[in-house]
Amino acid sequence: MAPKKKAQKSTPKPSTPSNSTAGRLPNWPPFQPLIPQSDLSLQDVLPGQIVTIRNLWTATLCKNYVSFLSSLPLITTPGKPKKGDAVRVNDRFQIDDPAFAARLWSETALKNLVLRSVHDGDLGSDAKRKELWGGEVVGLNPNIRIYRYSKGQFFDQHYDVSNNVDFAGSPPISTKTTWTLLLYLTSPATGCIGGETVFYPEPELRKKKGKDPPPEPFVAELEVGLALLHRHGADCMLHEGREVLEGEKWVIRSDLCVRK
Ligand SMILES: O=C(O)CCC(=O)C(=O)O
Ligand SMILES: [Fe+2]
Repeated sequence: MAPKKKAQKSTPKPSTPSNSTAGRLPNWPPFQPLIPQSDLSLQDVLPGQIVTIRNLWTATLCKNYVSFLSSLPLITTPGKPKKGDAVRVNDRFQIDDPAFAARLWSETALKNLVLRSVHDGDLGSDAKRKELWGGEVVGLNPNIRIYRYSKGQFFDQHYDVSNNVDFAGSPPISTKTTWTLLLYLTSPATGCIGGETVFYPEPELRKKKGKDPPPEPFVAELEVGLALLHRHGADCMLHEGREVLEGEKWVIRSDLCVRK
């Protein structure tokens, strides 16, 4: 029998460090199939607050991921939230996986769409882009959260806070999160009823004693493969994940990180 050493020597190095901690990190399936980036675009659905990308992931990829994610050790929320935390009733898997975050950023259309979000060629587009994203976007938060909501589960109204995140490397980069990323893997098309993410825009400052009715809530309907980004931190809108009425809602959550 050939010594093991020899076989290993000829094995090409993986292009990402994800194998270095094999066994601990999930063996995430490849992002296939995907729609060509040129067919995707970023929609400004609530300017400055919410943008979406439809079909960032295909229905097939979402379906495959739901079966893969079902094999992970999801943990049901402990009944009582910590003081100041929102009531979240769902099953969650959370992991720090810089390689997966980097793949989700670069191997999908996300990076290109976010970095080109303000048309190149526009005067001052760099500054506009920085204004929109809250700085120079470096990538996605390696802290990846997977949510599964079954019938009766929900995420009560809350604000998402900004966190400091260090990107390893030489030199390392200090960043902070500015926008939440939610990637929906299920929808009514897969039997998930309810579970919409609902945002409550703040009423305008009523300097002129306005009697306008409060702004309508913005309801983000679940859509398979849709990526939703919303501003968080100081300018976060109050929002919630409505109760799931039928089926299962699956979401992958991360955040945009900008250089500090
Ligand atoms: O699951 C949702 O629709 C919302 C999730 C959310 O608000 C969060 O992760 O902070
Ligand atoms: Fe949230």
